[in-house]
Amino acid sequence: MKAIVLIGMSGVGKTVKGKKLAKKLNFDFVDTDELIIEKNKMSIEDIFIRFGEEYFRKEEKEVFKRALTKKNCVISTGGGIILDKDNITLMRSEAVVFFLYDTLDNICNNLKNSHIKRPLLNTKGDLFSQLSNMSILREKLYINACHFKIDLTNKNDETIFNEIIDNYKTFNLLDI
Ligand SMILES: Nc1ncnc2c1ncn2[C@@H]1O[C@H](COP(=O)(O)OP(=O)(O)O)[C@@H](O)[C@H]1O
Ligand SMILES: O=C(O)C1=C[C@@H](OP(=O)(O)O)[C@@H](O)[C@H](O)C1
Ligand SMILES: [Mg+2]
Repeated sequence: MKAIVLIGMSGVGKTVKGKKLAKKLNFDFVDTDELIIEKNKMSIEDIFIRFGEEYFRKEEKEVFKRALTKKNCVISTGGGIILDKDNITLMRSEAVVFFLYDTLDNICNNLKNSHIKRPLLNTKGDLFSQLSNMSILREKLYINACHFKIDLTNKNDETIFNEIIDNYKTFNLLDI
């Protein structure tokens, strides 16, 4: 079966939830950030500092393309995956794409509890306005790239996963 791709804002829960979803489906799990870290033997933060965002985006595009050749797999992406048009075309043709949506308040709380450093977000600054600016630029891209938007607000993981799996099954039956 086609891969499941999770997209959405940084901090919405793509990595954590993707891992759990893969386990539930008995699918493989990959995360584009983790693939980049493995390939470069360096943290995302260090890659941004040493080589810059442009290099990171090139690496992201390459590992994502490779990941999309896999079947029966959940692929969690970095929040900026949709900044590249080719990535969007490819995910839509090769996989079933789920946009994980949550309120900016909930995303802020997630990020405050996360120990992972995100170079494009300064958790010591006004996180809400940084996220708000980012989501203004990205929201339409997530909407256009996805096959299904999943609203995470006030739902537990079990409910969220069932919603994803139901839509995934329908997609595979109809191949829409
Ligand atoms: N299902 C979950 N269980 C526990 N914590 C979660 C869950 N989903 C999100 N979180 C919280 O949100 C933070 C960000 O999640 P993460 O998966 O890293 O987001 P993303 O990959 O979208 O940037 C995590 O560090 C964790 O604190
Ligand atoms: O939003 C972004 O542009 C980014 C999100 C990060 O991944 P998460 O979405 O997992 O935080 C990571 O890829 C990098 O820091 C850039
Ligand atoms: Mg992540």
